Formats: sequence, structure tokens, C-alpha cells
Amino acid sequence: MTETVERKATNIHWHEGDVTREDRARMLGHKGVTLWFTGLSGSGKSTVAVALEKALAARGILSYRLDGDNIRHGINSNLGFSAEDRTENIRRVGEISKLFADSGVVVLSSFISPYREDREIVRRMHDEGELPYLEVFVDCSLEAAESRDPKGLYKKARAGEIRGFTGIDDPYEAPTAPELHLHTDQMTLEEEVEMILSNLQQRGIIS
Ligand SMILES: Nc1ncnc2c1ncn2[C@@H]1O[C@H](COP(=O)(O)OS(=O)(=O)O)[C@@H](OP(=O)(O)O)[C@H]1O
Ligand SMILES: Nc1ncnc2c1ncn2[C@@H]1O[C@H](COP(=O)(O)OP(=O)(O)O)[C@@H](O)[C@H]1O
Repeated sequence: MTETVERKATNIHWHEGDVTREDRARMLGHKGVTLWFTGLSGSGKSTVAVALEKALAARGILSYRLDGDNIRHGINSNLGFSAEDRTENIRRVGEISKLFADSGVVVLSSFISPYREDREIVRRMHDEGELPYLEVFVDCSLEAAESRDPKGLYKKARAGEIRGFTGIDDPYEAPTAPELHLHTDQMTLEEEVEMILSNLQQRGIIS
């Protein structure tokens, strides 16, 4: 099991159930998987996840979105944007994604997740749990993301009102071997959704 932080509890034991992951997949008619959308703010992570969720629902496939902004309102409301907090954010949402994927859901996790090592830890968590994990690089030039600026955050970052903003004065380490690579400044949203759906079909995750 991946130990990414020191475990404080002792005398704890894993408890197996009688209903298996395969049983759950049979009930749902598809397997669980985590699709991990990584990219700059404004690259299109949330937009693609929302459109994909809709397309999956139309096919009777249960998916669930985990989104940086939303998760930071709740379970991760005690985390900011320092490197340490971003790492802890990704560790927690990695574990949450793994639980959802184990339950049989198609998990759509959208987080900037700027550090390669943090993303690799999430991948390893899934590998060790024998759960499919697909990294989706939502790729877009900084210029395009900044010109979209859907929340006005780049403007604030340029004005010095936000410090440590990814792409401006904080790093983004691009994936080197993502399973899927979307160029959202060159493709349409429909093409992006279609590309993901056909990849999931090819892998036998959905029919
Ligand atoms: N300093 C700084 N850097 C980057 N992003 C910032 C920052 N401050 C606030 N925001 C808003 O927080 C959203 C990113 O949260 P994430 O949980 O995805 O970030 S991370 O993965 O921990 O890096 C991000 O959402 P998206 O624009 O959807 O990516 C922003 O809305
Ligand atoms: N091909 C595309 N794919 C995804 N988003 C696009 C595309 N073209 C334009 N956009 C726009 O880019 C913006 C992306 O914002 P958002 O999805 O919130 O990004 P992120 O979640 O990565 O911060 C939206 O306003 C969206 O309409």
C-alpha cells in the first residue's frame, strides 16, 4: 500500500466485504475508473468534465465529478496553494477518487495538480489497487488560458492581487506520457468528449 504520509493510527486492520468490485461492475454495467484531468487554470478541465459527465449519463453510465474549486469548499477547505498544501490536496483527492472508482463509478477528477510527482503518487495508488487510471492532459497555451480568463483570476494574478498563481508565478509541470492529450486551443469540446469516449471504449471500460 502506498504510504504517502506518516500513518498515525496503529492496530488497524483491513476488513474485506462479501460484495466484490466485479459484483458492483455487474450491477452497474461498467467498470470504475479515474480520469484525472490536469492542466492550467482556464485550460478547460471543468468544461470537459461537465460535457463528458452529460455524455456518459446519456449512455446510462454513472460518473461523478470531483473539481478543485468545489472540493476546496468542503473537505479541503483547510488547504491553500503552497506547494505543501497542493500536494496534500492531491493526495486526499487521489484517495477519494480511488474510493469512488472502487465503488464502480467513472470518476472525473479535475485539478490543476501542477506537480508531476503528486500525480504519479495518485497513479501508483490506483495501480496498487488494480484500478484503471487515465491521465488526461488538458493542454492549452498560457496565452489562450489567460485570454479566456473565465474567473478573472489571471487578471488579478498579473495585478499582483493573487500570489503564487499557477502559470504566472507558480510552476506547472506538464505530463510527459498522458493517456490522453487534449489540445483545447485547437479542438472543439465535442471532439474532446468524443476522443475520451472512444478511448474508454477501446479499453473496454465502457461499451
Ligand atoms: N494561486 C492559485 N493557483 C491556482 N489556482 C488558484 C489559485 N488561487 C485560487 N485558485 C483557484 O483554485 C482552483 C485550483 O484548485 P486545485 O485544487 O485544482 O489546485 S491544485 O491542484 O491544488 O494546484 C483554480 O480553479 P481552475 O481555474 O478551475 O483550475 C482557481 O479557481
Ligand atoms: N475546446 C475547448 N474545450 C474546453 N473549454 C473551452 C474550449 N474552447 C473554449 N473553452 C472555454 O475555456 C474555458 C475553460 O474554463 P474551465 O473549464 O473553467 O477551465 P479549468 O477548469 O481548467 O479552470 C471555458 O470558458 C470554456 O468555455
